[in-house]
Amino acid sequence: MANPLNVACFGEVMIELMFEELPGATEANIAGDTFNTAVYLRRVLPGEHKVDYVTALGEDHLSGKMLDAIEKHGLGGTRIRRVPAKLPGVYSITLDDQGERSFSYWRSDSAARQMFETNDGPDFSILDGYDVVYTSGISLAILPDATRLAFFDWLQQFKRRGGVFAFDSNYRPALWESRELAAERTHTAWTLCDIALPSLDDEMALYGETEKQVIARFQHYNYSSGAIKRGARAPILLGQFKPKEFSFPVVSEVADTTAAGDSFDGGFLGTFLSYADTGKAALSGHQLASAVIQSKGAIVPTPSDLSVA
Ligand SMILES: Nc1ncnc2c1ncn2[C@@H]1O[C@H](COP(=O)(O)OP(=O)(O)O)[C@@H](O)[C@H]1O
Ligand SMILES: O=C(O)C(=O)C[C@H](O)[C@H](O)COP(=O)(O)O
Repeated sequence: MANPLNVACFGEVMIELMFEELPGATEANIAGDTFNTAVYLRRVLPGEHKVDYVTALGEDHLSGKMLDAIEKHGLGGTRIRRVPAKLPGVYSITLDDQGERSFSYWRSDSAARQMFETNDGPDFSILDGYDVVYTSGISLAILPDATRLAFFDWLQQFKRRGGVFAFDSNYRPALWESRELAAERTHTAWTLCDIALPSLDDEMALYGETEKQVIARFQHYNYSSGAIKRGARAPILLGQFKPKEFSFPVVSEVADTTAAGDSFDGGFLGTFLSYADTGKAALSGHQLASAVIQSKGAIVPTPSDLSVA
């Protein structure tokens, strides 16, 4: 692989709302699955490597705040398209008694949906020149279906040129036309993927499979690395790795599981791209996710953010 690396994470960054009381105190943040992963990847990957966030934003005040956040987190934002007259999407988090999250969305006409659209059809040139491209099933879900298919064609050329594709299925039923189509498109992404970062729950829901069936299916794909995330239980390692005992401690006081999977992906990728060691990468992902679920919201502050505040 090239050194230093040029990594792109693409998808949708949104306004994240947490209602403590309604009416009453509301907290607004900037988050979104691939953005969260990019932020955590940036924290783990050594500084000589470049991490860009690729999306489309509007030209409004909130889009400007998002660009500021991208820069503040040390991410490159030069490939971000601006789409006049479109706005960023919004989602709210609802937590149950165990800290398990669910989402409501206002994003069906967001700027990010236009990320690759031109008058001449889908154009992926904003992804040219990267060594690693990371995205998710959420990012696929928000694209027109013709663009998803064109992306898979582009991906084959990218891989022929030596590009590495990392993927998390992050299944959100509300964003897809149907479960069948989500399953078909996600399957294509899994067959093109080099570093696979699925969550067990999402894969079970998407394919109607048991845990055993999901694990068996993932043994058939030909990954260089990856891990199946299983919440508090140890992840299942994928690809080639040295069999070694790792311990994955359980967090019992969970405040909010939002971005557990996203932060795991960021830690995993940052460590795997540095050391090419799947076990070490999974441990790094787990340590990061364990810290993230002990705070509310997707992006937890760094120790230096806390000292500034
Ligand atoms: N209670 C917990 N204790 C320790 N780690 C956890 C716990 N819940 C989640 N994690 C970590 O977060 C990762 C992602 O969680 P998971 O729920 O599987 O993903 P997702 O949020 O994508 O559904 C897990 O692989 C694990 O590393
Ligand atoms: O649904 C979306 O589009 C979002 O981006 C919302 C969340 O920030 C992430 O999806 C959290 O993902 P988990 O790591 O699975 O908790």
